Amino acid sequence: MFIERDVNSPKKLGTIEVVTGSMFSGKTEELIRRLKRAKFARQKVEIYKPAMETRFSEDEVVSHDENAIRSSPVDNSSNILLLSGNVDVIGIDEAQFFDKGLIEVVVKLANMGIRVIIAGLDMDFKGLPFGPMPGLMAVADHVTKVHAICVRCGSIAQFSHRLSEQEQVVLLGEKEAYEPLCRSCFTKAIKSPSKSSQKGG
Ligand SMILES: Nc1ncnc2c1ncn2[C@@H]1O[C@H](COP(=O)(O)OP(=O)(O)O)[C@@H](O)[C@H]1O
Ligand SMILES: Cc1cn([C@H]2C[C@H](O)[C@@H](COP(=O)(O)O)O2)c(=O)[nH]c1=O
Ligand SMILES: [Zn+2]
Repeated sequence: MFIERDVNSPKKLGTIEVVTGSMFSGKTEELIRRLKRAKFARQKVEIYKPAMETRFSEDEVVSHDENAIRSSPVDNSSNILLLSGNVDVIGIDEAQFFDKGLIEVVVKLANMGIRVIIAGLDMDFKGLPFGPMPGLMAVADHVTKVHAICVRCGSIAQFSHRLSEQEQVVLLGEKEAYEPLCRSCFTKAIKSPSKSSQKGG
């Protein structure tokens, strides 16, 4: 579990924290947990998510277990910099959907003394690095990789397997569209001609 530094320390040090992993791995829950603790510490917290991510709510970050926290939708990474005056902590969810400018933005924010906590998918449905996530992990002070449970064999899952034949990288969806799989089940699934879920395989 991630433990914060002393928030009452006289030095206001900015940091970059990345929480990453597959779908259903608990990224959003961990982001919400850290942000709620910062609020308990009476810190000024702002949360952003990409405007195109409206699966559950337009103005909230919501986990698969319906844990929620208020957030502002933004169109691109430079808006985060413009909107973030006088805050202690910034949370960013679904960071994989932002432009690569997000890397420079979070470095600037951390250098201004802000704690930046980012959650996002490390890999797309093909198992390839997703958007700005590799760069964000490179500049981060702390990276936490969380795992789901493979729905086919019960092992630790790090892949988000797409259940349809659609090839575009960005395709919003939930359990009807993706399943978390371990390496062994993911490798079998992408080789198999049928893309539908084959439990126990
Ligand atoms: N196969 C699975 N493995 C782990 N958690 C799952 C799975 N399917 C559903 N969940 C639920 O998803 C929750 C995590 O949701 P969330 O934090 O929104 O994940 P993420 O943001 O990584 O997609 C878990 O606490 C659990 O209740
Ligand atoms: C793998 C993958 C996922 N997506 C979409 C599907 C969901 O809408 C989000 C991920 O949400 P979560 O909070 O991590 O569960 O991303 C996508 O567009 N493309 C992909 O390759
Ligand atoms: Zn498996």
